[in-house]
Amino acid sequence: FSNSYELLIELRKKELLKNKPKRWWPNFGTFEVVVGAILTQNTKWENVEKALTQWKMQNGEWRLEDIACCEPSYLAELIKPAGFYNQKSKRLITLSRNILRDFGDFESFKENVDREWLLSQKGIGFETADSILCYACGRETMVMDAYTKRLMKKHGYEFESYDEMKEWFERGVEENWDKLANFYKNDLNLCYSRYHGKIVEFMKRG
Ligand SMILES: Cn1cnc2c(N)nc[n+](C)c21
Repeated sequence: FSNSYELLIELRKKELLKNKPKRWWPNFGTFEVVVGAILTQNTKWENVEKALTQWKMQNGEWRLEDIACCEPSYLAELIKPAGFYNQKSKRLITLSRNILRDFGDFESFKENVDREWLLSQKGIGFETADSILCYACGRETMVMDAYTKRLMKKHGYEFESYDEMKEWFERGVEENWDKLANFYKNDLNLCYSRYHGKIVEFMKRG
């Protein structure tokens, strides 16, 4: 493939997202995605699901206001399966308090947060920031990760940086959007949400 449009066309033939949510990330558009994006750092997604479920069994849903005033050791205990649980507990509580301080509530955060604000939060790098922007906030931005890098390396592509690889993916889609728009109902977030999901599911197949 010579651009990311051609790579997407090849991945689409493999039915990688059969039985998956439409935008791939479970509970897309909710605060749970923000939590999952932090918890998935340095662990397998299967462990994240266990941690997310343990909180929900005790507390119903993941709510911003609950985490903002949560006892760190209580949260740490519930998210243990995700690993680095004391660090992740502290960071989730601090992040939640900063969201309330700077945006007032989760809906306003979804509308108004930007990548710069996210990157200024302790424990949030490019991949976590873009995961939150794409899958919690529904923005037209694509997530890059180790799976993406490995797939590209396998096909002879090496990039200087996270953002350079991101630009390659987004440019190929946008330059060919006329051929993709109908399929993705003119919804560029839907395209990017599914495209990243396909890459992860493809690389997990091995
Ligand atoms: C939502 N999500 C984030 N990272 C994931 C992964 N590695 N594997 C599967 N899923 C569904 C994931």
